[in-house]
Amino acid sequence: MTSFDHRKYRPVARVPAFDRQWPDRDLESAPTWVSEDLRDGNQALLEPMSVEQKKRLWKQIVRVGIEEVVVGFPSASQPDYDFVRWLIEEDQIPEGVTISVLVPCREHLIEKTFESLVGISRAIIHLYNSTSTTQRERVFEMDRQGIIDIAVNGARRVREHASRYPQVDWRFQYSPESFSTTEIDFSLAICEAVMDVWQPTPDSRCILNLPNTVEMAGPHHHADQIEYFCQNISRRDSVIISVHTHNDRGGAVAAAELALLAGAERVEGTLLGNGERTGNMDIVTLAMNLYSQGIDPGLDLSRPDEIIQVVTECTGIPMHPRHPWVGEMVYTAFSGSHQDAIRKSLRKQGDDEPWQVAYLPIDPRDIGRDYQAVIRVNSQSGKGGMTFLLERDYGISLPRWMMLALAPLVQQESERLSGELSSESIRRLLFATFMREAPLSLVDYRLSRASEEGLTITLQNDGERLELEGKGNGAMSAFMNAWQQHTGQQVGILDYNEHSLGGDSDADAIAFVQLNVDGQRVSAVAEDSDTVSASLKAVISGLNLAREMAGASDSLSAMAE
Ligand SMILES: CC(=O)SCCNC(=O)CCNC(=O)[C@H](O)C(C)(C)COP(=O)(O)OP(=O)(O)OC[C@H]1O[C@@H](n2cnc3c(N)ncnc32)[C@H](O)[C@@H]1OP(=O)(O)O
Ligand SMILES: CC(C)C(=O)C(=O)O
Repeated sequence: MTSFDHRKYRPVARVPAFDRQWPDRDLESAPTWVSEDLRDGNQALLEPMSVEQKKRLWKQIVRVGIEEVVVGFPSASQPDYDFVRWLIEEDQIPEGVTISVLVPCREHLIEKTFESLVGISRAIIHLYNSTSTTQRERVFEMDRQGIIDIAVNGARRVREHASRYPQVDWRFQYSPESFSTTEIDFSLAICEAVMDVWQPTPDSRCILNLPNTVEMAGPHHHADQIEYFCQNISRRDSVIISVHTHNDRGGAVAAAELALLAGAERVEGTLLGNGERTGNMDIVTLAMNLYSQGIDPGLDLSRPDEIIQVVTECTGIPMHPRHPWVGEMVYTAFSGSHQDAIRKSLRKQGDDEPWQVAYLPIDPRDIGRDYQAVIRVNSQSGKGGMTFLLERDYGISLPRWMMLALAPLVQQESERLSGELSSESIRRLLFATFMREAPLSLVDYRLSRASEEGLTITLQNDGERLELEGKGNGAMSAFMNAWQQHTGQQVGILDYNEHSLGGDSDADAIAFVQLNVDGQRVSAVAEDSDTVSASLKAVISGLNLAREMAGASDSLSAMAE
């Protein structure tokens, strides 16, 4: 075989044919969430967490509302042991939260684990041993019975130790580690053997946790394993079925989600998915998946930035900016057609109706993100993006013809800069291109109203003061009238928009005008303290721009001659 040769691998065996129900089901409620951050997450770190870091992350996990927290492997390391002691001695476990500790089926480790828990009022003892064919044959070098004996002996030791502390509300959990690569009949057999020892009842259920220790097959395959197990395990009403998926194929969340359809009631994972190799199942992602389907996840994820800060600081692992639901860039659109669709749908979105905004699967404000980040402009953006930014940050509502005139300039500028344009630079570009305050400028004006609007306007033109008078059905047409009488220039208004500006703008009004000046089409803009002044200044801008354009073409002709 060559080094990259698929023939080296075999597909994972499927469960026998059975009455599969999960594909027709829908999720209706959240599972019991179990945080593995302080155990599976911790054991995957280059530098496992200190007690102080564990304390910080613990507080965050509890703040989010997770009620079952695996706090460590107290028989394995002193920090884990010390952390468990801190929780108990400092009375840090809130009512409604239960801690869990992991322990292999080894007598001295079980003993140490119980020692770490002295003084606790309730806890889950999580016992595991590995069951897959590879583990049996290559690691433990045992047959099936040998592996069952390990589990049964461990289960007995756990029961015996627990019976020494009858005042404690113990719950027992068993994981046939590597369940997903174990023959399903053997998984059932070993779990039955453990239950024979623990004798769970509907009032005192045990937890059977079925780990996808290494994700070797698709999520549908895992769902089949879970449903088959649920249908064939005895004492079903005395058992809580739990799943613990890893992300080797990138499917940890999908596998957990389908497992819930298949009958699992409890899900182990970590906040943001840190864990062995490619990680554990990401609780934030699965919970947000439910949330976005209208299901209460039972967790408070309204402040993900706080979770991100604590998790990344405690683990030393940064989060990808496109991390599902909570990444820094996941509610940002650069591409023009997305921006256009977002802008249009946001405008129509009412406060009391179901969310229907294109390209935004949830309202970013639900998780403390505002619309500031939703639309950003680069060379992939169209007119929608720049329009959104000008509206959002300056209250400037561009008329369509001005959008069409400005968009190519914005695109050229972002290509020139090879990067993003801020709303401030887009606004600067708008005024730099479409506003000219010289050589013609407005000094003063007076309007009088009779049957027609009468305008007396004082202008400065190339240092010369002009006093003009005109009449029209509005200030602008009166100005056109005055200007044409004075200059003989043919000026017509092709389009016109003005509106008042709110917010932080220095001006109170903005006007856009499209003129025909001696057959030349000119677009212009101006701002001022009121709409009449803004409109007159916009026309003056247009006249200046027309003069500039005529000057440029004269010098081109002169050069050609
Ligand atoms: C999928 C998972 O994440 S499972 C959790 C894994 N997590 C960890 O291992 C982190 C913490 N572990 C540790 O710090 C160490 O492994 C310790 C302290 C618990 C034990 O260390 P050591 O005693 O040196 O043993 P080591 O870790 O090498 O374990 C291997 C031995 O335990 C046996 N073993 C491993 N797992 C189990 C188990 N679940 N039940 C019973 N025996 C087990 C192995 O067969 C092997 O036995 P051998 O020594 O007779 O060959
Ligand atoms: C101990 C078990 C639950 C585990 O961590 C795994 O199988 O990944």
